[in-house]
Amino acid sequence: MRIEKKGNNVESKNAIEIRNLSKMYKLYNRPLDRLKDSLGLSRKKLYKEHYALKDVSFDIGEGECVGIIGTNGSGKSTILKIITGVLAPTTGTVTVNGRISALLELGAGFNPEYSGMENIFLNGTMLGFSEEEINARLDEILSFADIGDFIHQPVKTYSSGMFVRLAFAVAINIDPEILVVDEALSVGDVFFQAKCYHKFEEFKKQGKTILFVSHDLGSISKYCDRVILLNQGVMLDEGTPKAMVDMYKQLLVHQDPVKQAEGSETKKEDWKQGFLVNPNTLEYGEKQAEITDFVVMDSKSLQTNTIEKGSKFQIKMRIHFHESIQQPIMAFTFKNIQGTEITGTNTMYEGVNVEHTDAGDECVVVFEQKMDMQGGEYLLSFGCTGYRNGDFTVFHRLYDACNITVVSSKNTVGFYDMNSKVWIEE
Ligand SMILES: Nc1ncnc2c1ncn2[C@@H]1O[C@H](COP(=O)(O)OP(=O)(O)OP(=O)(O)O)[C@@H](O)[C@H]1O
Repeated sequence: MRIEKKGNNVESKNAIEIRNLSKMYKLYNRPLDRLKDSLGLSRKKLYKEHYALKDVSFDIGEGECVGIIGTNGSGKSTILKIITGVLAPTTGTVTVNGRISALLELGAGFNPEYSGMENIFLNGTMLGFSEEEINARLDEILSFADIGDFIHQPVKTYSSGMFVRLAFAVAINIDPEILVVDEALSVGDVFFQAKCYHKFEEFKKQGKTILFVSHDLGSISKYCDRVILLNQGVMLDEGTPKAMVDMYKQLLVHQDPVKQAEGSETKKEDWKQGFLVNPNTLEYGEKQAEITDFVVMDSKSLQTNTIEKGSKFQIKMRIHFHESIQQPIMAFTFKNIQGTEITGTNTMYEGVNVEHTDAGDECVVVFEQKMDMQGGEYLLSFGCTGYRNGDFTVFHRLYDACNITVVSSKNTVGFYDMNSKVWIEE
């Protein structure tokens, strides 16, 4: 994406200047209201104003690498889209000094019917390069994409990985002065990611300006000179990566709807109210034993949907037995958002046996463990099963009952962290 260079501003040391930027969306209750409003048929205000960004101002100096972090929906992508000209602001101004390359919607300008090679030229021309200029960069693009003879096939035949590699190779090799990246480095396989980060470091060394949005706090801490923290469209603060990442973690932990006193004892019936529960939980079972409540608590015994990697936390479930049951088994599992079961356990595996319950009994099962899953989003499910007249029976299962965000400043490869201790021996 090429943005108009604003004069040859030799004195300015800012690559990007953002002043009082706001983006407001009109939210209508009914499509008809939108139509009425656009035709000016109503004197009443038919919409609710929703600010994706509210009066945000900051500068990005030439050669700086700046990160933007914030909770989901805090306005990070909106800012990048306005800077790159994809979206118009409601009020405020953006000044960009330099050729910008945006790794936002990778491959958005690709024509699926054209071959990879034709798309390189199409894209390069759209970015304002002559055929000679594209030719001069061709080797670099082809070797970065590394998709072999597929380069001559129509891109509609590419796997999503190949598509992203080519799009990334084009975007990163057009010699941008300012690079705007939105999570794009988390695509592709791990070797390709490593190559992208290497390129990223090269850019930094060459003194190019980088604006970088990521949920990966490890990369933010590693690469950024400065970090901007957004929350619900408002710029909360800016500062060193460490200070901002710490503030962000606090923000995540305290975003729960109910304020709780530290160490306060959770009362019966209180749990689910202070905790974000999936309204579309899939439930089944014969309910001779029923999971009546559940909660996750962090290391300070506060109810939360956010756990810091490496910290201790508890999962609690309350079971009401409507019948006399022999040796019920209580369980939990974590799935990632692609639906793969990552881990889980139950009272039987852990050697905690409830021998016998009578109708009307109630118990609370507490699972305490350390969070070793990678930073990201997960879904937590609960179950109570056992044997009834000799048959295995599902008494009650709650699938995807709540989401858990794991916040991490360091991720390793794959699903979990082996907590390696690493040293170098001479
Ligand atoms: N077209 C739209 N209409 C209405 N609201 C929108 C639209 N696009 C974005 N929003 C809202 O604007 C806010 C900011 O969205 P944005 O995508 O910039 O957040 P984000 O910080 O990038 O989130 P994430 O981390 O989940 O990608 C959100 O509340 C979102 O719901």
